[in-house]
Amino acid sequence: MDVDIGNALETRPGLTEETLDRLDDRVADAHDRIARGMADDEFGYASLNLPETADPAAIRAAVEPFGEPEAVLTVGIGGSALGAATLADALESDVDAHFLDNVDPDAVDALLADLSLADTVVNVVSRSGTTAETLANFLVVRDAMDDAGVDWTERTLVTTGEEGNLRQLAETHDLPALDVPEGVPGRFSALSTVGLAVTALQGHDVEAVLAGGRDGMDALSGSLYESPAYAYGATTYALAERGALTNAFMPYSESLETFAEWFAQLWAESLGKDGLGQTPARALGATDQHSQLQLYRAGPADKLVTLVRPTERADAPIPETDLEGLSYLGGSSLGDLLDAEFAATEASLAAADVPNVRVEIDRVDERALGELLFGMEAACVLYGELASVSTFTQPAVEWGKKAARGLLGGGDFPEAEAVADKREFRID
Ligand SMILES: O=P(O)(O)OC[C@H]1O[C@](O)(CO)[C@@H](O)[C@@H]1O
Repeated sequence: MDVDIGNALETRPGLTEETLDRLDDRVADAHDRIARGMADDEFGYASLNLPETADPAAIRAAVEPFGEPEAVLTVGIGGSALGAATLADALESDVDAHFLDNVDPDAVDALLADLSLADTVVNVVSRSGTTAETLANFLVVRDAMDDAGVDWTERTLVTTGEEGNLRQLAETHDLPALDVPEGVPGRFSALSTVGLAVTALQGHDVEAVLAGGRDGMDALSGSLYESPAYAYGATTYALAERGALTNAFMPYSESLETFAEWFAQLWAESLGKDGLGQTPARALGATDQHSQLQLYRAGPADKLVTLVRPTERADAPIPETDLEGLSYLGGSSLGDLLDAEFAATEASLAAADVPNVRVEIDRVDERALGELLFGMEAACVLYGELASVSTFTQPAVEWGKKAARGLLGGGDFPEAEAVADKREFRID
């Protein structure tokens, strides 16, 4: 993973090389703190040990009984789905990967109607084992398997913590079960059983993903000038300090679109604390040049744009044409056009003094994805150290969970009563 921060200097907001030099002293201290946390396997910091502590053999052994399914359906939400989805959507496989990470009845019905449940592995993932959306979806899927005459206990893999409903279910029905890694928040668990069971079921090289994560570990150092991940974390932090409160995260590769969704949870749930944080805005190049770029370039000077791309990819020729004014496209290729659009967007942002950072990987393969996932996790941990926030907790999400549970009669929660107090001001 390479990071180019040249277009974050002398922009609005922007940094100077002197700023980076001063910041590098703080990066050194932050790295020492991170290194101590990793060495002691401390809660949260243990996430950055996963490339070495994850056990690919255990993952392969857990999925081996399922053979080569037609499809794998993951029932999970947030970090319990997005890491696996990032890898599944970025890599080709003959095994279809589907994800139920919402409780939209239409979407659930449509997906179940499409699936041959007898040929599908249901991969239920929940660290707590109590997340309402995940458990509700699992009960619906299990019912659909019963209706299809499928023995759900033969087609279900569970990944969960030591306690909770899912663990009880696995023990009661003797289901194949993987443990979620100790001390690792869900959004940091892509390089573990949570993210890699689907990768293994799809026949991808789990070891290569972890090798990429180790490449990222090896690239960590006490200086942002020697570590792409820390360069990204320090630059985004310093830009936020200077007013860049939105980070438009814009991969120029359809295969990395879900990666942007994974990044959004990582960045928002880790750094959105104490009135601080940087809003991740998911975008896709070149598509969003025709929608959001107007705002990025000519809206408030309160954002940075992260441009992500693989430097090698498949290509597709553009046929010659005699269409008036379009001959320049003929004989070129879609890849050439995408590269030109990337360079043009980067330059157009620079010309408008909008800070932008380029993140590049060689190609979208297991090893590069492992390094990219690790790199953004390390960048996030560094940003959290510099911002002095509690990177690994997410207390703000609990209020809504209690309110929803109370509304459904799942307990007496004052949060549910507060829902009834909504101020009405309807315009019909
Ligand atoms: O894996 P679990 O416990 O089902 O949690 C799913 C997601 O919900 C959250 O806890 C937020 O509610 C995320 O941090 C987590 O990734």
